[in-house]
Amino acid sequence: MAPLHVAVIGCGLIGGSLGMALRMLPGCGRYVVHAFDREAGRAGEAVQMGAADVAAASIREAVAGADLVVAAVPAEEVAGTVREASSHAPPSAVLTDVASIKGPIVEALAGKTPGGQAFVGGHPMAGSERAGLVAADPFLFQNAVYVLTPVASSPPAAVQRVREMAEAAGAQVVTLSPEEHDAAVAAASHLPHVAAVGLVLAAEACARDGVPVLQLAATGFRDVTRLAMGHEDVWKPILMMNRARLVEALRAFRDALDRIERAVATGDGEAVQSLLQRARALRQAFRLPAKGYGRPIWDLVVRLADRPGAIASVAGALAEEGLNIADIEILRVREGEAGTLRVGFVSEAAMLQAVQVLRRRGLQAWPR
Ligand SMILES: NC(=O)c1ccc[n+]([C@@H]2O[C@H](COP(=O)([O-])OP(=O)(O)OC[C@H]3O[C@@H](n4cnc5c(N)ncnc54)[C@H](O)[C@@H]3O)[C@@H](O)[C@H]2O)c1
Ligand SMILES: O=C(O)C(=O)C[C@]1(C(=O)O)C=C[C@@H](O)C=C1
Repeated sequence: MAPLHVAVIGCGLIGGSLGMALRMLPGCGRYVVHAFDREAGRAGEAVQMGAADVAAASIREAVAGADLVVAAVPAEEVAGTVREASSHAPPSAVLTDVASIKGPIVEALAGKTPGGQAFVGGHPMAGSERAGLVAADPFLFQNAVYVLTPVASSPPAAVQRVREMAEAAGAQVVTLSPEEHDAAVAAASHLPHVAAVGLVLAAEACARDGVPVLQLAATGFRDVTRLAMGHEDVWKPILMMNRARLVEALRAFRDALDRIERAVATGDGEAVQSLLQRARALRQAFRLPAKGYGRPIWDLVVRLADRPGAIASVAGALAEEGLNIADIEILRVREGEAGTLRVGFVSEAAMLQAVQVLRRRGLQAWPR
């Protein structure tokens, strides 16, 4: 099969991860990645780190022979970057992006590129609070949902070319209209980001009043505020470009907080209980994918001795039974004594079988 030339503009977390995936994952030998970044030397670093085959000195150079152009730049830079790429790319190229907001970008570009090429909006639902090439990971998109937002005028062959790239990177493609996408990410991604920022600012205000917040901030605070470490250069344009939808989502959040506040302030224990119960049941019913997974994962936990080879013995026992580990995490370690490992499987049956396998080996294991 003839190689496909992909120009990745913007060699940060997402552009770098995509370049690595297309070059490194099995079955991806088809893609030749040409990289450009506006920071001098960054495209060269991308080549050194395995995220690109060729470093280009300009957008013009990067897209000269491109079959596919991916704008992996902050959302407010996408339209300008795509227009510049379009005016230098071959007429047969397909242009796409990875930005976290779609409506304004698709409206500006679909059917309106200067070179007449198709633009198909894209957004991988995978990322990190870390920015830059240093945080890039070839497995970032593995099993992640990758939204494409074609419009009526999008040629099916162009959509297919972007779909194949996303699937080659390991993702599962979901097609939505730009409006559906923006409404969904307002609640599922942009609001959680803003909520994390709000929690950190609230903790700072309490700390200023003399409350020893950070001394007691443990895994709970860490887990719900991780997103607040995301970079403002990436997040400011996302929030600004999805303003109306975000304001709606914030209103719903504020209503929920008001209900909780009223119940707490009036000492209405029954109302507090019912709100907590409802949220717990809803959250459990969501069965969200584990980080990096587009589908739910069934977890077990296993207690381990803190000694060399302890994890290998769990992995080995599972491998002998043909049980594939989909996700793994060390939850806690008491140095020199013991630790707890979380192991994820793609089906409940595999997880339950794994519990039995580990118990037969004398290990303490149970479904999580
Ligand atoms: N961070 C996430 O979790 C995440 C997840 C999915 C999608 N996205 C989207 O991916 C895009 C990139 O985000 P990121 O997290 O990779 O950011 P990043 O800061 O890690 O990387 C952005 C890169 O683009 C370069 N750049 C900026 N403007 C440029 C321009 N005009 N021309 C060429 N290069 C330029 C920067 O130098 C940087 O190397 C954004 O649109 C974002 O909304 C981010
Ligand atoms: O896991 C994270 O750190 C992310 O921020 C990833 C996340 C999200 O899940 O909301 C954030 C923004 C992107 O546009 C896509 C994915």
